[in-house]
Amino acid sequence: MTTPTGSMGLIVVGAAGRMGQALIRTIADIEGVHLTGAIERPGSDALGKDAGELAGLGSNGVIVTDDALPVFAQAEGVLDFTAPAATLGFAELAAQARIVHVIGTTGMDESHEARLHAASRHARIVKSGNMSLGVNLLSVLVRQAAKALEASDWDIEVLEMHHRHKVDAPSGTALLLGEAAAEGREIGLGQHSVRIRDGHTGPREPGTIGFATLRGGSVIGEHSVLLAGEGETVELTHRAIDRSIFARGAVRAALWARAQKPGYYSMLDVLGLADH
Ligand SMILES: NC(=O)C1=CN([C@@H]2O[C@H](COP(=O)(O)OP(=O)(O)OC[C@H]3O[C@@H](n4cnc5c(N)ncnc54)[C@H](OP(=O)(O)O)[C@@H]3O)[C@@H](O)[C@H]2O)C=CC1
Ligand SMILES: O=C(O)C1=N[C@H](C(=O)O)C[C@H](O)C1
Repeated sequence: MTTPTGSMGLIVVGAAGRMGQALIRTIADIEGVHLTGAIERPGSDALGKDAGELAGLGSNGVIVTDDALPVFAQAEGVLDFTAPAATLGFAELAAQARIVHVIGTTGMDESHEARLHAASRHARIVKSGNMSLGVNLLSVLVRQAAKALEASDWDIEVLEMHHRHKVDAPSGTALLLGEAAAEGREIGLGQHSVRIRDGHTGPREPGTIGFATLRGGSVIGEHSVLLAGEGETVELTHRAIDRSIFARGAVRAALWARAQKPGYYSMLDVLGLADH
């Protein structure tokens, strides 16, 4: 198969995962990008298989490998929805290769973030807890609502539900929405969040942002931000119905980042929503 001139060559890491397969299908659907590599961890059953067949597309000639270095050297971008330790390794490789690194992996802590910022001196990193247009627009609305509704009268709670396989909580999206609410209130989320309630908790502390987590079945991702006042409640909700919304966002981020300088960007930058 010939590659159209100017098309961006992309690697999918975690190619056998739920998001890895959605990314391989989405890349095949979008003009201006093509798959140059598919990576899985050493020992994975997917090694040696055809990435297109793995994703249900039929053969595309890209064989899944655990040998990342030569694959990174031949690509312009990497789409990464894996796990925190894996993402740190891929960030170093993306920095060495001076390519775009789109990161959807969640569950990363402050020490991980520091290492990603170091890698972004050479790589163009776009990272978001949610790559969908809808959630990023929702975060702008949450920031506005939190700003408009007085903290003394309106309590904020973030509720999320995901499938039974999810390993981190609260979800990256719940934290992103909590950050948006905290920005609207001009407070730090770290000092004002309540992540667990159990037993005799006492009354709710004013000005805090609460999180509640549900897990079960095959739910792709549902998030609500509730603003609860005296006698009324406002609910802002997003429901993911198909993983392709995240994959399309990731490809859009890669194409956008291709034209940027090395640095650390968010999906709000990609979508032009950063200062709204
Ligand atoms: N930001 C966003 O918009 C979204 C983010 N996510 C996040 O993406 C991540 C992945 O989610 P999901 O696809 O459901 O998870 P999966 O477990 O289905 O996929 C992760 C894949 O990464 C592989 N992997 C792990 N370590 C390595 C490694 N060192 N090298 C190569 N591959 C590796 C896993 O292999 P193995 O199973 O063999 O360990 C697995 O195939 C999660 O953090 C999730 O929260 C998900 C959806 C949207
Ligand atoms: O693990 C998932 O599946 C998802 N993870 C992301 C998160 O942690 O918010 C995004 C999406 O909700 C699906």
